Amino acid sequence: MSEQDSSPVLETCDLDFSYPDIDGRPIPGVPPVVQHMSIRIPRGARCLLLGSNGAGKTTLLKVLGYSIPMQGDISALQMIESLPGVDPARRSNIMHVLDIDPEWRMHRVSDGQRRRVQICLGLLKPPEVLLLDEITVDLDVLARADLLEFLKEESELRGTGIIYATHIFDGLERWPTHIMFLSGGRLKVWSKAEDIPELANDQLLQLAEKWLREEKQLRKVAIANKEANGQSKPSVKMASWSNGWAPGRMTSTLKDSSNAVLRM
Ligand SMILES: Nc1ncnc2c1ncn2[C@@H]1O[C@H](COP(=O)(O)OP(=O)(O)OP(=O)(O)O)[C@@H](O)[C@H]1O
Repeated sequence: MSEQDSSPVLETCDLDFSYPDIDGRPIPGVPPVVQHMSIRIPRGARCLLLGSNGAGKTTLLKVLGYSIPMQGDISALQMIESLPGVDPARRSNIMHVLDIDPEWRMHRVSDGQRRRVQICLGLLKPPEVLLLDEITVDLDVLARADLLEFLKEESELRGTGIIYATHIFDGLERWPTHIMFLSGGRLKVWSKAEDIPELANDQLLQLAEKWLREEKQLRKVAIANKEANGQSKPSVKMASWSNGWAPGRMTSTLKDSSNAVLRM
């Protein structure tokens, strides 16, 4: 099936997003964090989402939508079984892939163990689209390799569309079908993996580094031009994290006072 024939599993058209200030409105003078985002994720696509710190990857994935808060003194198994309508064979396969101990107490697990249970919950019902934000960051190499293989099978067998944002490129060259590069909240590159020669040459890391250096250079030039034109930086003083979400986290930080206010 060609990309044109297949209906997308996810599509946005000229999407903008700004974080709200304490009054619930976008902060005046601050451009949207996600800008003019038009994407079309085909069935079965595995899209690697690249971009510098602050480029907007987490925000984009949040806007496209997912979160799995979890807390309290319950076991991994209770947590996992609390999701109704799951095929038991699939559940035990995913628990096996992620090597989850059913007895883990969720308030006493390590970051990596918590991450495994979170990933498991997200995969229990075969999703049409998976939005994954640095999910392998706490995983050991074996868990990461097994998970990436499982995700590949999901996309190939079930047509699940995947967007995966990461800064960890080890062994990822042959994994994606598409590459997305985000810069300043905008999509700068959207390409099939087969059209990117660096992937065939195992040079994903070098490619990402090149794009990031070019972006940094452009940013420097833009700032220099602004200063030369006598334009000062927008003065943003205190901005409240009114929605309680921190980048890279899957749970709200609202109760965490150290994250409640961000000084910019
Ligand atoms: N809850 C929030 N409220 C206000 N601004 C936010 C919030 N979360 C992120 N931002 C801002 O949005 C921009 C994009 O952040 P985002 O976390 O989406 O980037 P990212 O590409 O995921 O970065 P990283 O690679 O560091 O995880 C940054 O300028 C950041 O300061």
